[in-house]
Amino acid sequence: MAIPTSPKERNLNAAAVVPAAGRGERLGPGAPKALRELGGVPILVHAVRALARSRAVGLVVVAAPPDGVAEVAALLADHGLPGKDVRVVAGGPTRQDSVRLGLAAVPEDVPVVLVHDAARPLVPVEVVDAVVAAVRAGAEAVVPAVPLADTVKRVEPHSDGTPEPVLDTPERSSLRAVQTPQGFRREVLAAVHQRAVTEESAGALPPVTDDAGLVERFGGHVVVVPGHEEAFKVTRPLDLVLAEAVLARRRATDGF
Ligand SMILES: Nc1ccn([C@@H]2O[C@H](COP(=O)(O)OP(=O)(O)OP(=O)(O)O)[C@@H](O)[C@H]2O)c(=O)n1
Ligand SMILES: C[C@](O)(CO)[C@H](O)COP(=O)(O)O
Repeated sequence: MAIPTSPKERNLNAAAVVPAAGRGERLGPGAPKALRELGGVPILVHAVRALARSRAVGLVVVAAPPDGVAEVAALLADHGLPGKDVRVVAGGPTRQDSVRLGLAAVPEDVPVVLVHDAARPLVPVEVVDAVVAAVRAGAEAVVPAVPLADTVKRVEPHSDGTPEPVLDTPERSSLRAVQTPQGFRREVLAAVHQRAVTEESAGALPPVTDDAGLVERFGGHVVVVPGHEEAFKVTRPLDLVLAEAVLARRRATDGF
């Protein structure tokens, strides 16, 4: 489905920005993480297909490693996503930069923008649709999240390997592990990224680790919808083992 041109139809559409320009240092040596394979298919292709399963998503903009734009564009063309508009731009030195650069390639009249890590290749379409639905229902920023299985302690970080003193134990029932896609009203996402550029260049602000964090920082309102355990991020080698197992089960039961 290409993006419809009538404003009424177009209102139904969301675009997705996929930051995919990271190295994947924590996964160990090898190709950039988004290009490593899962079940014989690059992780990035899984992530883009996962978004494309949503009827709401008409455009996907991938922020690729700056020296890999042509390679990523060819890869996505080879794996064909019929009916979807897929564009590739150069990402930046941080995830936040990559998202901002991807967002710049989204037409201004697309009202809903998702940001989805290439590193979350197995997100179920139900999560994508729930995030889009919450933005359409009026939220300015939406994150999918799951409850924590572990107790979490706040510590005084040590980088020298000595034991780290515990500061406190946040009440677990009010904590959530946040996933992607995160969904935004386009103008809200664009405004917070623009403001971050201005204020970070003034040197005052530490980086955030997700886009909703920027909305929070600048006084916006973020809501949570249920995430899914299969939307986990492929970060360390064990995550790849789990992802291969989930994919094998899906291929055996669902045929994809
Ligand atoms: N400069 C960057 C850094 C990260 N990302 C993307 O942001 C997502 C989440 O980041 P993460 O899992 O931390 O990926 P990496 O930065 O690649 O991992 P690492 O920190 O282990 O190097 C990934 O899809 C990654 O490709 C990006 O687009 N541009
Ligand atoms: C955006 C994110 O996936 C939400 O959990 C996460 O913050 C990315 O963190 P990373 O350290 O860049 O992987």
